Amino acid sequence: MDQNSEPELVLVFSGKRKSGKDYVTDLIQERLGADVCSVVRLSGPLKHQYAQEHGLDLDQLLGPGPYKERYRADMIRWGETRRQQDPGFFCRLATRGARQPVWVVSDARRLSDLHWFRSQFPRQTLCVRVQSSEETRTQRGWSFTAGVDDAESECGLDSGVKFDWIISNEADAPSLDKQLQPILNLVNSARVTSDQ
Ligand SMILES: Nc1ncnc2c1ncn2[C@@H]1O[C@H](COP(=O)(O)OP(=O)(O)O)[C@@H](O)[C@H]1O
Ligand SMILES: C[C@@](O)(CCOP(=O)(O)OP(=O)(O)O)CC(=O)O
Repeated sequence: MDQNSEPELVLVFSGKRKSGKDYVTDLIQERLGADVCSVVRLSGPLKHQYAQEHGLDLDQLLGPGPYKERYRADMIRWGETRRQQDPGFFCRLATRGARQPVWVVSDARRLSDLHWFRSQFPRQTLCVRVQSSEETRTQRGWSFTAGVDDAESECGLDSGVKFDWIISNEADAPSLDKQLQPILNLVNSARVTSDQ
């Protein structure tokens, strides 16, 4: 993709925290290769700016550990004020450097996130939900936090969205490779078609 062209495919992922959005989207990138697939994290520019303003450790905020949980509620509030002025603010910043033909957006949370991608890339955008039970998420370190798990950041896409695929990220579900096969097949066939 050159600087002025659009992505061939935009896969927009959502799911509750600890459902495995990062894990699944990293796996897709591994399967497709980093030259073909860019993982776009909407929370990336948010955490970057927030860490700078608050003197925090950006690497830890970006990682899966408990550090980011200490700041999550405040980061949500901080991000909301930006989004109120401009709902596409973080979507635009997060996609700015993406040059690969396939974008995998790892963390859509709000209808405004989906609207932004669908309005910018109506032909290319598909939506994927990652699902895990509360029991599994608890094993991964989740516990219910009021003001976070009952807020738009976690619940904004619970209803009103028709997902193109739903991935069950559970130990007793079919393997992720098997569940991701239709998505990887679609990427590969879309890429072959666009080459012709
Ligand atoms: N299928 C899986 N197998 C092994 N570990 C997983 C799997 N899915 C998620 N995890 C682990 O669970 C934790 C939470 O996953 P993560 O992708 O960070 O979730 P989310 O981005 O949705 O909050 C991480 O430590 C991750 O490595
Ligand atoms: C302030 C946030 O952007 C923090 C998001 O952090 P992560 O995307 O790392 O969260 P999970 O992967 O679901 O655990 C949430 C928001 O409402 O924008």
